Amino acid sequence: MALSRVVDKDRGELRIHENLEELSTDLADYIAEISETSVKERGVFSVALSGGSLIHLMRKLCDAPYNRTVDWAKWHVFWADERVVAKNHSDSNFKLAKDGLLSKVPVLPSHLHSINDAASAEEAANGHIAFLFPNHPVLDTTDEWVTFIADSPMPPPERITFTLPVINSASNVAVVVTGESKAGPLHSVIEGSGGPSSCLLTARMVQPVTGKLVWFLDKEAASELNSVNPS
Ligand SMILES: O=C(O)[C@H](O)[C@@H](O)[C@H](O)[C@H](O)COP(=O)(O)O
Repeated sequence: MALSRVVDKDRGELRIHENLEELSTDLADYIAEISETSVKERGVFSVALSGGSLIHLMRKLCDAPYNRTVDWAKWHVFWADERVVAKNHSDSNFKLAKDGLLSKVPVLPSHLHSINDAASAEEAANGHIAFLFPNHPVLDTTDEWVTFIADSPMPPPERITFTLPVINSASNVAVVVTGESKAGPLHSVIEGSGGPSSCLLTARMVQPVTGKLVWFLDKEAASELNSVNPS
């Protein structure tokens, strides 16, 4: 349960948590709930994961009650971003999710829509989403679901990513941001003026057309937000 909830008219719902433990519980509840709604409405739940700390923060889904209550056989898993490496490579976001979550719950192997690691980045992007780096031409891609880049500013250089229109077409977008080092950038993304330097903040471009945007924050990441820390 979040410490506080704020709804920002432009940026969606902000859920601020006392610590990572509480954030993980709220995140698991949220995912279980949207999974249930989606299965009821569409018969399937399609979810796109990123890498980084997200998978560890989703770990409670492997435990009771979610391991029994979530309809895992109806899940279809995609990657919003992936590094172009072998699926058993330590840099692979697929491996991260498989080891930390997907091997511990009964998701069907045929429902894991990972990249073809035998193909080039360009070929692999044709089958497969979010490495949206500032000022990169990939941000202008509007006619493809998935694209690739070969010049990531962070290693490894070759990555595959969902495009902005695909992300913004989702029914639900959850952004998970934790830790003090993210406080400044998060303040700019949520409360920045939208001036010339705002094009460096690609997270500001995540604006679901009709879907719901929820930010899962710990209090360290939220420490510079005026809306939740009034002076
Ligand atoms: O493959 C990657 O490089 C990751 O997917 C990356 O995009 C990650 O999601 C962010 O760097 C946030 O990572 P943290 O949650 O660890 O801050």
